[in-house]
Amino acid sequence: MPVPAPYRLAPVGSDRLDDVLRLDVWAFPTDHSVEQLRGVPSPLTWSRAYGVGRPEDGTDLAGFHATYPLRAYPVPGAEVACGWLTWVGVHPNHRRRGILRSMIEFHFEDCIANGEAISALTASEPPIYGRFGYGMASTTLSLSLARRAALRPVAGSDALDIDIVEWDAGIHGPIVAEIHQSYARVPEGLGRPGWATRETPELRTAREADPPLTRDGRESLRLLLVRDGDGRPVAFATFRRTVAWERGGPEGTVHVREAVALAPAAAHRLWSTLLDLDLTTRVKAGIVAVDDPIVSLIVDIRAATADYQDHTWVRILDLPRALAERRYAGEVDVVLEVSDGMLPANAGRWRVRADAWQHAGVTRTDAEPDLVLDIRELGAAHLGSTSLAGLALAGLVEVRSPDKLASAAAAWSWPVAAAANWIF
Ligand SMILES: CC(=O)SCCNC(=O)CCNC(=O)[C@H](O)C(C)(C)COP(=O)(O)OP(=O)(O)OC[C@H]1O[C@@H](n2cnc3c(N)ncnc32)[C@H](O)[C@@H]1OP(=O)(O)O
Repeated sequence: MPVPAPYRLAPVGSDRLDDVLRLDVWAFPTDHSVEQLRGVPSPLTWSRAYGVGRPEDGTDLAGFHATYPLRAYPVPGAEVACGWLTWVGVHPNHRRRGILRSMIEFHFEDCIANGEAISALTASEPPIYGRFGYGMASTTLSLSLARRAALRPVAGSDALDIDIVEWDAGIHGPIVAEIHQSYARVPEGLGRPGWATRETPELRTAREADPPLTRDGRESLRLLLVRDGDGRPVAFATFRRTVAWERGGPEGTVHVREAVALAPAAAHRLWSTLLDLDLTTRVKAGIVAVDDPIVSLIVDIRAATADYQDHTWVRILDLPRALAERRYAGEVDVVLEVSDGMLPANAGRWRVRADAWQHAGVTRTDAEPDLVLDIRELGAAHLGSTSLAGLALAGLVEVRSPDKLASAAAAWSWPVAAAANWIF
């Protein structure tokens, strides 16, 4: 669908930041003014930012979206180019006229032109993106733990040094960026699919800033660093504390923004420190991988409150390339029949053949299909955490050759759960 008349889609440069922010405060309600928001570093890559307007009647921006051009996005066994869709907004005066649909169609073309075989995003509302072929590819936990919750012991934890300081982007930014990036390849090089890092300079500057505006009344950002015997940083957590002085005593909460450890002892040291900060009664961590070490280290998992949510949605844009770019956790030889209502080049029958832990050969075929599914389900399975067998149980994958389901589901899976630990 082209952009509905009389609207037009055009690139938006950084000189139009105010227009973008004016639209933004309508699309995402906030009590911050455009003047205040102007002072917050923008994470956008402006060369991939686009607006929809009606130039002839002076409408500023009716719609906006941008793409982060990720070039090392982790998928099972590989790092690939991914066009990360972001900052999607349509002004309430212009909603439900097809502006989002036309922006998505443009985004797909733009990604393909930029060599990105997949697009991904985090959704403000989960029901929005499935219709465009995005599948829910990772879920993450939100954890609430009582102070001093017991952890199973890990050898070497006590020997590690800790340092708790106020966050200083100039000093700590590079240290944290290195740990965060290295974590995409643990454990033992297997890698965590979906672990998006702050690849662009704008994303990194925006992530490392701590403007008072974004603190929600909490203290400025704090950093906990764990160092090994040689002084090398091996884990970090960023957090903010709050405390309420109740009749029964102080009731404080540690709001963990990120907690990332490169080794088991470092994870133990990190979490046991967070779990015993003075004047606090609770530790809350909003985005944690479902197989994060903390989940296995807690002695009494029922004493923790765990809630899970969708995180990353993946859209396969160039099927043969996307399926060839990742690796497979088992030998597979399967014919898929794929439907794709928006990108017809993906539709039809594809033979996918791979040896265990290798890339796949992906070719068109006339052979009878073993599995029949929509591109949305293939996107959901792409990071290895949404099982093709689970989707078949839900009736979302039609199984024509029952003997092929097990090998396909095993091959598409990955030993480490897909996750990212931030929203961007
Ligand atoms: C990746 C990100 O940036 S997530 C952020 C998304 N942005 C927001 O949530 C901000 C607030 N919301 C908005 O700005 C707008 O309502 C948008 C962007 C969600 C939708 O924009 P619109 O231009 O109104 O959408 P458009 O008219 O193209 O609708 C396309 C389809 O999506 C559906 N749709 C749109 N918004 C929603 C929603 N919030 N929930 C469910 N369905 C929706 C429409 O009903 C339509 O369905 P159809 O194809 O079956 O007819």
